[in-house]
Amino acid sequence: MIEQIQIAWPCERWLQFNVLVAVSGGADSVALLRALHAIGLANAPSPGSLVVAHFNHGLRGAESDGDADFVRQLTDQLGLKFCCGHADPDCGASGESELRNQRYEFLVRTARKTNCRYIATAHHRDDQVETVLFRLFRGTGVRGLAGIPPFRVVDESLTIVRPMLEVSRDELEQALRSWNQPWRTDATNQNSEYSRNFIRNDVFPMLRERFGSVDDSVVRLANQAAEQHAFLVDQTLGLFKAVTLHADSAEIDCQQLERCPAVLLRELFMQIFRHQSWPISQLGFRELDRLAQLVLDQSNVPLFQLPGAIGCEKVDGTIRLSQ
Ligand SMILES: Nc1ncnc2c1ncn2[C@@H]1O[C@H](COP(=O)(O)OP(=O)(O)OP(=O)(O)O)[C@@H](O)[C@H]1O
Repeated sequence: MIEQIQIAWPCERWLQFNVLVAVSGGADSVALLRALHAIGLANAPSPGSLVVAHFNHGLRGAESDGDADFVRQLTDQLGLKFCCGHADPDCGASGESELRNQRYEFLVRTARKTNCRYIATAHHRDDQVETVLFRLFRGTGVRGLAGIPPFRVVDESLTIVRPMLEVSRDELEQALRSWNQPWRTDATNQNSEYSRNFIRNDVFPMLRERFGSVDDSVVRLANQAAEQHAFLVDQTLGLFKAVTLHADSAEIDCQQLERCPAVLLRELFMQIFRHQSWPISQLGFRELDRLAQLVLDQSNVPLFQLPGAIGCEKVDGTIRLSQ
């Protein structure tokens, strides 16, 4: 049964722990749940168990409740524990990203409550390709081109894993059909007003028709970008000797960095912002390059504001960033 889905995560590792499976009721997450459940059974007895988590966004009225019921029933059928969360109704209007934050907060909270060491989500190969293209069109750098990482460490006791990143949507749906396993369809996925749907429904079919396996090329690009970005991050570690970090400010001694290429300096500033938990959503190439040029430029620069209300000035060869 499971041979049809290549789960790219060493099961010996996660089967020792409880895993929270994030299930929306759509084809991708139902396939993930069925595949993980089958692997669990095949490897029984195993000390870890699966817990199913569903977050009811409440955006589509009875349809949303139908999704929750569907996931609950499937979970019962598999004999697993079910946890359901609900979006804060006051936040419905604040948009997709707020709801996504609420969903991730619910997943993390539930994982801790149920002693899960991993949260598994059903991001797959088509999500990866769509994400990379979406970022490309919107504007991105090497880090963004790397797409969805196979795992994200939340802290030492919790990691989010995406074991199906190499599996295509077609393969998932084929597997579900061969198991006679139904899934829920979200009618809003057909609405190309949303940029992600536009890429999926309108752009992709055209690209595939014209260029054939664009998916392979995009995935290869994403993998290379991930590798190169990891290398860049690694290279910046040594540059932190020129940086003094305080609670809400950072000082950068430019003399120690004057031979650094701009590509490393931009990454260094990005790392400083991340380390300080300063806002990075509007910190684009232009701002990072401006900072890199400040290092290379000899003159003093009076105080100016960066996005996220971070002040920046350069005095006597030292750049000072402060919140
Ligand atoms: N309502 C939900 N309840 C539980 N898990 C969900 C829900 N919606 C999505 N997920 C999980 O999150 C994964 C990604 O879903 P989706 O692609 O819709 O996310 P997104 O909103 O684009 O955000 P992101 O990709 O950043 O997680 C799904 O494969 C599934 O595992």
